[in-house]
Amino acid sequence: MEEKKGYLILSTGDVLEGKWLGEEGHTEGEMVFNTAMTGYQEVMTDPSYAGQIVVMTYPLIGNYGLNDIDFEAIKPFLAGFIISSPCHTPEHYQSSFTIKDMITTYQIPTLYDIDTRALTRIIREQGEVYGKITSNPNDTTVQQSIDKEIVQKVSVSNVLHFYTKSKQTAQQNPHVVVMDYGYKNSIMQTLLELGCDVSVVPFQTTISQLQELNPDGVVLSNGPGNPEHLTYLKETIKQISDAFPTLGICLGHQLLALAHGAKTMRLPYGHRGSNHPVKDLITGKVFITSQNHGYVVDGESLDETIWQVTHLHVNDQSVEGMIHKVKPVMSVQFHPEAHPGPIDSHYIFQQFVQKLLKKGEKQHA
Ligand SMILES: NC(=O)CC[C@H](N)C(=O)O
Repeated sequence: MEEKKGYLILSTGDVLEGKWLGEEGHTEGEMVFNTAMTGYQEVMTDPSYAGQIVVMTYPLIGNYGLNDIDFEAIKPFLAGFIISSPCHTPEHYQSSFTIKDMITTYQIPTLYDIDTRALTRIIREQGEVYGKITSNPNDTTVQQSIDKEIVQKVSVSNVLHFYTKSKQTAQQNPHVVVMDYGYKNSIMQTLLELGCDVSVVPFQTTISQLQELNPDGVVLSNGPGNPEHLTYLKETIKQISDAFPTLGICLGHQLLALAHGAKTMRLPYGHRGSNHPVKDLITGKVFITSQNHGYVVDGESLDETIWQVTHLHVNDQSVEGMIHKVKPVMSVQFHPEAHPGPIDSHYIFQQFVQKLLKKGEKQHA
């Protein structure tokens, strides 16, 4: 058992003592908490957590192990990890390594033996909290800012191509380009399963470079940071959504709104977990969704003549989805690809792929 003491220093002035899981380290970042009871591997490898210290409210972490298949990115990008009780003896037929192996391999500064529920109350009450993980309890200055260039650090630098194994009948497989602001692997996998070929492109890909790839549709991916730090991408995103069927997911949804003149704002303490209820205003149904976001689109700022709000969060009525009234363009704040979390909102991908197939029929008619 590790016994070395480590400290979480918060911008609120609180200092929490824990123990190092794996090597001692040093890191700083925005404090966020995730309430999912399972899915720690997907959370740790979701690039949207880049630059953040993630607190898992659920106390037992690692009890069904980790494996090579549940990575959402090639490596974890989160700045640090705070848990209560790590499990060193996982049991699951697919488990191939432990939480401590993961932390050691990728050198993620991690403290355990922290009361993550008490810590979550601090974050909830204070809203915007920054933290530092260190071995020195007197090292109390905490940097209170978000990296404005975080997307550069997670986006691919070259175009990647993936080909579906489930062929569409009657017509060619739609080709979807994913604009990579920090995409989760399961977004790409879901598109492949629905019979799409997928290309993943760097986040600064221009409209003319995109046109060379001749996509049938474009996905604006999830990703880390404050969407307002990416306003220099607005013009390209506007051009993309004017030219192609488009689906925005999480950061992609926020960027789509910004590109069309709307505003985003910070939530008091974010939505991060696997049980967020969302109402589809078109069908009246409520879905349980997977979420990971700290910002939202300001519904009041959306141009009602062009956009229809399609989804609302049941708990705080924040905007969770929107659709263009004329063009085949839609976006959601939650994660229809799940991972972790329920797949209730998988239909969002189906609706998007239907739009691509319809476009194909028109072209071939
Ligand atoms: N998962 C995401 O795409 C997150 C979007 C954005 N970084 C936010 O926190 O709101």
